[in-house]
Amino acid sequence: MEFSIEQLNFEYASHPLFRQFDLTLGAGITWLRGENGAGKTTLLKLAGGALSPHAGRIRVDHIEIHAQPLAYRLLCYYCGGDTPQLPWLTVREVLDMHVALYPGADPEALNAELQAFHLLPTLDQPVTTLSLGQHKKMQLSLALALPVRLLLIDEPFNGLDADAVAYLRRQLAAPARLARQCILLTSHLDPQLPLAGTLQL
Ligand SMILES: Nc1ncnc2c1ncn2[C@@H]1O[C@H](COP(=O)(O)OP(=O)(O)OP(=O)(O)O)[C@@H](O)[C@H]1O
Repeated sequence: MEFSIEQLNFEYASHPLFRQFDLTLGAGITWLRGENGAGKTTLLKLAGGALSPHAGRIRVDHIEIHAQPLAYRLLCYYCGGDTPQLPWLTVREVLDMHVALYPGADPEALNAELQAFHLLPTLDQPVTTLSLGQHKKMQLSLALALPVRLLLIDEPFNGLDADAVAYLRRQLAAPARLARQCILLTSHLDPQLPLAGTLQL
């Protein structure tokens, strides 16, 4: 698989961040590095379709984000630390919605992640009642279970307990996953994962 960005321009109101920015990534994990404010989260949001570029092309294989926005979004999952977008739903309803949205999503695979992250007892809680770490684990369960080609993870280990960190490292480093997915993740500390490359902003 190939993820590519060509000639990306993006700026916030008074703050130019990307000018003619190019990037091509294949399968495996790329560690996105940079000081606070360098634009790492913004790049993940652009790659995940949560922000629109002012110019440029963003593609997963031959699906371009602007030309085929829905098809593109089904190829990727952005795992940020954001607060829930539909705060009136239960955890189960948020998860069911994602399984319904992503063709080929396997509820059993998701269930296995929820079990590993000890989230099964929380399924009927309002999603807003999850702790910070539990919310992160809910997003990571989806990240690990959904059949996407591009996985975008902002600070995967922030807020996780030690067992969850070890489990996540094992799952992300699984050779079958590394062969089929492009994983772009930010981390201020060395993620201690097998890396395909490092990208410094
Ligand atoms: N919604 C916004 N409106 C205006 N400026 C923003 C917005 N979001 C981010 N910025 C600015 O864009 C720059 C890049 O922010 P971004 O969150 O992408 O950085 P980052 O590299 O992820 O930082 P950190 O390591 O602190 O998480 C920062 O200067 C930030 O203040």
